[in-house]
Amino acid sequence: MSSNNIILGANQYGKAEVRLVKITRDTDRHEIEDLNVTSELRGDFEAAHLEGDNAHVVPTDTQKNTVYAFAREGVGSPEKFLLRLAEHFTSSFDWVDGGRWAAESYNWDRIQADGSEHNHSFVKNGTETRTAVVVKDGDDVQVMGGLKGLTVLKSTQSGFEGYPKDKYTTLAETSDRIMSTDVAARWRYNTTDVDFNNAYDDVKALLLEGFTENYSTALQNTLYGMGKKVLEAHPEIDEIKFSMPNKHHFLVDLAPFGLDNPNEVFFAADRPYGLIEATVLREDASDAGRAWEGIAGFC
Ligand SMILES: O=c1[nH]c(=O)c2[nH]c(=O)[nH]c2[nH]1
Repeated sequence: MSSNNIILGANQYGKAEVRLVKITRDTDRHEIEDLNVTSELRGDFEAAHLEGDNAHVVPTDTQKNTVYAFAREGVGSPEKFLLRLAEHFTSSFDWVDGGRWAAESYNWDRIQADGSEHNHSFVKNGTETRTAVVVKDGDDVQVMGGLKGLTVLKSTQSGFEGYPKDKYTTLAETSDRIMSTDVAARWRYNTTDVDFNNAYDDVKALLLEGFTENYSTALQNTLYGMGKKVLEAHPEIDEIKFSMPNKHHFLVDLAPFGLDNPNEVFFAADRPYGLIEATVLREDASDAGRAWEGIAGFC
């Protein structure tokens, strides 16, 4: 017999996608920080759901305002900004014992004008979006850095051979192909005592270097090499998750036109694409708790 005693399960709520642009204009050379912030609170919100009593419901509108108010003092790094929000909400309201705070941040480059970098005109940088998540559960705080949309391509030093063949296999083995992907990665810090902006820049550089290094036997092999490189250089990171499409480039048959094609002309297919996903971690990684809950698109 199933019970008709109905109870409230896990819940969280807040304001999603608070778009925030912070200009620091202490001097004529302005700085821009551009983020999309989500704040969600966890704690004792049973009365609101069961009884219609909003006494504990810190409005989502207030959460939004807090994001803007905190930005007045600067953002610094998305991770530190989210940690400030987490600390604020859990220390200001007794019944808020945790939550989840997430951000995307977008890069702007200074426009080059008259041979120098402009003071207050920027062009949106077309490369990756930085991501950050903070999850606080009582005293346990988890910080995840990350990026998505880091599009890379190597035009040689990649192949795919030695795979099993059955009656449905048509793919030809190759030792020279294009490899291209949009890197999405999230990494979990084992401490909050980090210069997150420096760490981000270095992890991104290591991911790019890792992509270039070695002959790639498969995107799987390249992914693992990229993750290993990050973990070996960053003791403050315990694990890194990847989701990477294998953006296929098919050699076009130019024979009908009387032309050869020595790996020069490709059809860049947009779909379907291979999808290669994995986590690379320390054998003795710290407990992730609820860190990865709500982070979609990784395994
Ligand atoms: O790097 C690759 N990994 C695969 O798993 C795979 N499968 C496939 O058809 N091509 C490739 N390439």
